[in-house]
Amino acid sequence: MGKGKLFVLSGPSGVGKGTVLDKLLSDFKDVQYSVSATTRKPRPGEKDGVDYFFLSREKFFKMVENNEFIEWAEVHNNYYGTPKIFVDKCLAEGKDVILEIDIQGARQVKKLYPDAIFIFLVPPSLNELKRRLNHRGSEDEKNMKIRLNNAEDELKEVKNYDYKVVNDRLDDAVEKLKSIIIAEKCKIREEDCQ
Ligand SMILES: Nc1nc2c(ncn2[C@@H]2O[C@H](COP(=O)(O)OP(=O)(O)O)[C@@H](O)[C@H]2O)c(=O)[nH]1
Ligand SMILES: Nc1ncnc2c1ncn2[C@@H]1O[C@H](COP(=O)(O)OP(=O)(O)O)[C@@H](O)[C@H]1O
Repeated sequence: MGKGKLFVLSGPSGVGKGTVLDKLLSDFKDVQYSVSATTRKPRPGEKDGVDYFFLSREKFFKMVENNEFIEWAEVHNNYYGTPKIFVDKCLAEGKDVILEIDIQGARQVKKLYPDAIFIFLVPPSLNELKRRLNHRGSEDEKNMKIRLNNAEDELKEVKNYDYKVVNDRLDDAVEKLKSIIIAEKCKIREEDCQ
């Protein structure tokens, strides 16, 4: 049994990462989604252990101290981290894993897992990004500003990723993401060459 593949999805707030991933994961039951820990408060409808592990700052930093994260970062004034145990167990069992993390986290993952595949989701335009964030209605004015201000810098990071997917029509974006995963899984591995 080979090792599983690690996929990393990033993109600015409101681009549709969660929406695209929901669709992808309902079709690709074999890809495991890594639930992150965060100090952000849950939005209406978000469930602890499903969308995130919602932690106090104290608990979050206890995990940091105990070296329980693959990576962690401060994003939009909250802390987020990827628990190590789930990812490493899945990969060792030959299962593929997808992380939805920010650009700082992706940089850390690249150092630890150089074979990971990095995918960046971009909006068709900044105006459309603004419209989607507004439409989601999850953020107050202050948090909207923080997210939109960060978006321009985040978009510059696309150069450090392997793939760029424009989330214009949702179904197209999901198809592209699926195609990337399928193609990556068909790549010749070292073990095929013996
Ligand atoms: N570094 C890091 N970033 C994360 C993690 N989980 C989520 N994020 C990122 O944190 C940012 C904010 O996520 P969230 O609060 O759900 O807001 P949204 O992007 O507006 O839906 C996004 O860029 C996520 O990709 C994690 O475990 N590590
Ligand atoms: N391709 C798309 N076309 C139009 N609206 C979209 C598309 N993808 C996502 N959305 C909407 O944009 C908003 C933000 O999507 P979300 O998945 O929460 O983004 P993110 O996880 O990147 O912050 C949601 O209201 C979602 O329904």
